[in-house]
Amino acid sequence: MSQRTVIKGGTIVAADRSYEADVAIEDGKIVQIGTNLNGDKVLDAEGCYVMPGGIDPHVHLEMPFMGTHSKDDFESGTRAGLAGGTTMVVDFCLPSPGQSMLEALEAWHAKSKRACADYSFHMAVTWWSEQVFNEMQQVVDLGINSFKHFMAYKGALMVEDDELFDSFRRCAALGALPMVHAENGDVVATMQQKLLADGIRGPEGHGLSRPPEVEGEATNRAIMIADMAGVPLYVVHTSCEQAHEAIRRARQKGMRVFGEPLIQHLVLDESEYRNPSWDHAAQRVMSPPFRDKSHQDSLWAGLQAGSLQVVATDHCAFSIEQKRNGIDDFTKIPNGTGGLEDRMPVLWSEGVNTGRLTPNEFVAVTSTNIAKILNIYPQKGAIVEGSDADLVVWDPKKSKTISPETQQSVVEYNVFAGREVTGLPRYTLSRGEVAVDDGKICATPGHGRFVERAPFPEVNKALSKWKELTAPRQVQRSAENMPACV
Ligand SMILES: NC(=O)NCCC(=O)O
Ligand SMILES: [Zn+2]
Repeated sequence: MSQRTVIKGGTIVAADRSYEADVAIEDGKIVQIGTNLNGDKVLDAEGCYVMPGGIDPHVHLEMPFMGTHSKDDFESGTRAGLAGGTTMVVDFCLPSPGQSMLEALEAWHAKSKRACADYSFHMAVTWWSEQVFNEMQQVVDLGINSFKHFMAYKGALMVEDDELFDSFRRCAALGALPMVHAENGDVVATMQQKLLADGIRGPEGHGLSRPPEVEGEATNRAIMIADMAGVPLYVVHTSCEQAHEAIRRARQKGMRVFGEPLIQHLVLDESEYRNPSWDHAAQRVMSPPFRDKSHQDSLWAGLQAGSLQVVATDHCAFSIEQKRNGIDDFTKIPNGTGGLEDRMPVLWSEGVNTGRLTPNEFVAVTSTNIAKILNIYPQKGAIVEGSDADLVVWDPKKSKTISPETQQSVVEYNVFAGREVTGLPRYTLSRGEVAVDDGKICATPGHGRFVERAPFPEVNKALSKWKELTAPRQVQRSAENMPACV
């Protein structure tokens, strides 16, 4: 007989509404929602919100990058996520240029075996050939329906425009979603060299080499290329008004474009790079860099208006020692920051507690929207009978001060350190298993499972239909409307 767990006395907060009900769970699934439910095990949700667990669609765990590997692996990364109410992560499988996607996928499956929470992968297109074209079909058959393209990191992961167009058209045919890291890598590379030649070698050079225009241009370009390819587009880590404006305009014209701000860009700004401590500034080096406050206002407005749909972290944590690889040259500081444990509490504190977001909008941007975009709704991102019991019992009164001393990430610092947050998990459940119990982490390494994602979500189907209907056609002319042969 399977055990029945009941979450009792809470208010269910979904993306569309809030209501009081208990939730019963058996075999990792939600089996009943109602009042006065009973079970073998009762979790008290009095005074709490019961929400779909967070989904972070942008993490880099144990990522090979800039001559090293990011420090958090699938075990510590997913544990950090659970501690903050995130019950699923999506990592990026990165074939090195020239490498088979299938070989890279095997390596990613091998390193995710000790994940404490469910996970999935996006596949990166880091080079282009007939082999890549063919393997994309196999990757889709293996449960991956999204392909990431780096328009930055020249000489490493960056792909050219013709490769983007070919890959986007392939995504259209396969019913997959192309994603872009939108920064103009050529301009960044030139600006980096100029700054170094001018004697700017510290972390402040990082922000200066990647101004918002670099991101706005690449975002516009990717949107136009996706439109010509007839495919939706997902823009990762949208950090500035220029990129947001491009997404907003495209959506207003009916294009299927999604934008993903990071929690870091919503609350941290570029003054961090002018901190007198080299370590402090270097620990905040990530791409795109933190922006000035006017960009933060734009991103918050985008979440409120619906022109931006998802809040992620791009969790890619490097140790102090790794960051010091760039001690005399900012271009060698490994790009990336952590955030998995902090995304939900910081967004709740700065979003819901300030009145910028409703609790339902919070659920939409941390879980439900991305579940729909990635075609795993309502298995994930929903509280309905039959959904996976990936849930967070959220105590809106629980507070803490963020500190690297108490975090799950293995790095020694935290870009949000010292920030007071109010709104934290009382319980986090991963497919019914209690992984966080009032601050105590009891997650099980290896409990996490790979989540397969089918191709052709509705938005791809609709767009293909529209493109087919409006495709250029040859004009049929009768003989009398043709010129006589000469
Ligand atoms: N964002 C970042 O700085 N590091 C991770 C790799 C990427 O997503 O660009
Ligand atoms: Zn990126």
